[in-house]
Amino acid sequence: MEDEGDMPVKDGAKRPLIGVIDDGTKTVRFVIYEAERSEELAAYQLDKTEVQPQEGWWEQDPHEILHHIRMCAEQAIGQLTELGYSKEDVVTLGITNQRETTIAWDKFTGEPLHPAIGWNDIRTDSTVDAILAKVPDRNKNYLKSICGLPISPYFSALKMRWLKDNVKAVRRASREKRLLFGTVDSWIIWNLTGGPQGGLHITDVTNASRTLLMNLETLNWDPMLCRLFGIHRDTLPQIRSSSEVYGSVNDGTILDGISISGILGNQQSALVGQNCLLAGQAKNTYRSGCFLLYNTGTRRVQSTHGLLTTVAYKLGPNSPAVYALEGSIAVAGGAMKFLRDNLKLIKDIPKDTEHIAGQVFSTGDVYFVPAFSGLYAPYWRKDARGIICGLTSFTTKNHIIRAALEAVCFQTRDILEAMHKDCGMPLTKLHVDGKMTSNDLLMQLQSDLIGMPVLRAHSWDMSALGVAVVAGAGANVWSYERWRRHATAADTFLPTATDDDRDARYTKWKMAVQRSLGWATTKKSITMTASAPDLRLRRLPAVTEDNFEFCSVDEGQKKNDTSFLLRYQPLCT
Ligand SMILES: Nc1ncnc2c1ncn2[C@@H]1O[C@H](COP(=O)(O)OP(=O)(O)O)[C@@H](O)[C@H]1O
Ligand SMILES: O=P(O)(O)OC[C@H](O)CO
Repeated sequence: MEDEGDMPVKDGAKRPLIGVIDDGTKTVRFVIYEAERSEELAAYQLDKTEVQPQEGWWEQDPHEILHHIRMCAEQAIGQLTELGYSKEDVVTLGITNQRETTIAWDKFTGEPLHPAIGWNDIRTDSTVDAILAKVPDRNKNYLKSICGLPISPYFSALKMRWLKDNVKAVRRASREKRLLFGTVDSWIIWNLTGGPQGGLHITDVTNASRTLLMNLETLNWDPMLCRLFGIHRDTLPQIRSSSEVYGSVNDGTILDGISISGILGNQQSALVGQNCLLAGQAKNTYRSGCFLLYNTGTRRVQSTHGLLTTVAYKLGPNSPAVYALEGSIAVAGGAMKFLRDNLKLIKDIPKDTEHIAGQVFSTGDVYFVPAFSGLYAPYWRKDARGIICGLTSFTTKNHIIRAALEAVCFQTRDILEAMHKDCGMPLTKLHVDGKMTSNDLLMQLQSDLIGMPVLRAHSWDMSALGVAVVAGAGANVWSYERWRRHATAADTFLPTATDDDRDARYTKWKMAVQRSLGWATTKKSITMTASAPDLRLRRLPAVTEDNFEFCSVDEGQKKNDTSFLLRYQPLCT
């Protein structure tokens, strides 16, 4: 199909370029595409500093995000000159970002009032409990019919509520009407378009649909939800479509003057980049987490099996919203980092995970449930914690590494099973992307464990490509039809396991998941909070439940509370 206004470009003439800001959990990238040929011309990326001030807390520096964007843009644009292009050839920008991560800032000074609270941060556990206490039967799915999401620490409204409850500067800014909230796209755009000097406080429907505050039908902030979470409408950004010219960069840096015409949450962006624009198409992106999105067209499918209903995209102010069912997995690539950084089992993630895990033919019946901060879809259990089970004297690190790879595949199967139940129609193939997909062993295991072909994209970064297309269309320099001619999978992995084998292993995985549930109680671990001098214990020969005694305990702690007692090492001085 030939699209209207599809201007042929004469040979030798320069073609318009599209810049993409891709802010991920771990990295910031700037990518430049040549629209006509869907070609990635230049790219640069920088790692972010991860800050974990307490167990389960994940923070990012909002200033670092802006700094990295500008540095990456300079480097990528620098590469253009070697290719005979210049900055002026970059005609528009798209922004794709980690979703849910939340920032509060001062609209007059532009200063963040707290570090960004990451999507995977679970500090809001007790905030969740306080909100659940306000809804009938403490039902975590009570709001799903309005916003498509369960009440979980994952989503932005809980992080906003926590900031208001716990950070004085946020409360003061709120009282003095200086407070602005936003997901990372809002923070970036506000700063790029002028900050305190007239910066645009906007977001798109896909990011807004991850806050717990947007009504999926009206595509606007829902008054009842804002009231429930105590978030004032004036502190929230205006919700726009994913593809339109919002404004231009006005920050005196390298990107100055370029228009911004596309915004998509990074998982929705990968759905577009994978050309899953028809109802019934799905993709899975393997990054720090793993996110499977199933396009349901203009229908909002209500999941009864633990999936989210989310906005997939809205390709212009007058286009209808397209929705998706999403299965979100909190830890995928993150488990590989855990093996490298915490357990020191590997050094080089891509090389070692494939090579070392490939030295054994199976996990030796070892199962690894990486529920480091609870389990997301389809379980939504914040009380789950990671386990490695089935260890024997035969187990080696090879089995554990392989079990970590298989965990990604089993979690994907959990999502596919739920999608099948919700939609009635099983998927027959799975499009995949994300850095982890360069791992051939992982791809083969994935195909074996779900029993369907796995189609790997020609480039791992479909998130950047997706928003490039959307921004190009928004600025009228690219069209979906033209781009589709280039959208093909690079290779396909076919299942080699039998149905019996696949199902037996999946049954065992479900047993492992059961064992991970309920591990974290809501009770605070005082090993984390009490300081040592508060606890003077009598010298004892050995600690048992029978002979352990406190000399001094915090008020409210019962002497016979053995769960408390057993967390302590006695001070045998
Ligand atoms: N070839 C590979 N095999 C296994 N894991 C990988 C491979 N390449 C990257 N990973 C893991 O995938 C994740 C990649 O995430 P990345 O896309 O860089 O980050 P982000 O989550 O910020 O988007 C990292 O956590 C890394 O551990
Ligand atoms: O940056 P990623 O790839 O870890 O993506 C994070 C997701 O958007 C969280 O919902």
